[in-house]
Amino acid sequence: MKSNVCIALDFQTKQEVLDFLDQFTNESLYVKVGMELFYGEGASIVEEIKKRGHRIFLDLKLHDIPNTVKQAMKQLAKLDVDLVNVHASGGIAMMKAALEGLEEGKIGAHRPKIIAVTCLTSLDQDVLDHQLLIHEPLNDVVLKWASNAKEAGLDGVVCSPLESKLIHDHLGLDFMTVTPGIRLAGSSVNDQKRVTTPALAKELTSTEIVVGRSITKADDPVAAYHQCLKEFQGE
Ligand SMILES: O=c1ccn([C@@H]2O[C@H](COP(=O)(O)O)[C@@H](O)[C@H]2O)c(=O)[nH]1
Repeated sequence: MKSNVCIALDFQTKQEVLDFLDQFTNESLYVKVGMELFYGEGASIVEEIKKRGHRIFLDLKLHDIPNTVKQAMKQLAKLDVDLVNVHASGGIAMMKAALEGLEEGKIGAHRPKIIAVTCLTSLDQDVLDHQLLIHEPLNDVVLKWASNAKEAGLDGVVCSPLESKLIHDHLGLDFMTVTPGIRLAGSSVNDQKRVTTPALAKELTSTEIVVGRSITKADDPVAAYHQCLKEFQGE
């Protein structure tokens, strides 16, 4: 069965990534390459990871005017990853442009899936109210931005597992909810605000979970990964 537990490879260097991946013998993983690793190592890190047979979510969260995002997505499409993303707060025109760029730049018939980040899982209602001056309930903001992403033709969103059911109830189960903000019981919450365990994320209908430090900083990352799989996929 394909893994729906995506490991966030938030490392600085290729060597750290390879040392981490080497612990997983004969396992095909689903991993996330984010800004830290991509900016440090460049696009070659994507090829390196693909060569080892792992699926990739390229988490660069594009956010700019529509034309810039379209042209950037056209470039990213050439990397032929499984999943890419933008910020939903860029608006519907920007998200449509991202999708167009991806279609134009795709390799052969395979278009990477594309999702939009709604409210970062490090935010809460207090930040919305007092720093961003968004005076709507956080759930309503997430649902509205998810609806915009669907209207733009995107495949789903990034949200907290806490909003996943709401989104699926309104937008359908086929619309992906990719959910970071995952912590194994006993792990530190760190800078995250809206978190659940993998088991609760499953109950709340997350399509895929993204797990970073609960796995990468664990004493035994392989055991931590298998605990996530067991809770989320029953394996
Ligand atoms: O709303 C968001 C969007 C993206 N992320 C990313 O997920 C991982 C989470 O890492 P943890 O160590 O499990 O907290 C990280 O790469 C973020 O950039 C997110 O957390 N929230």
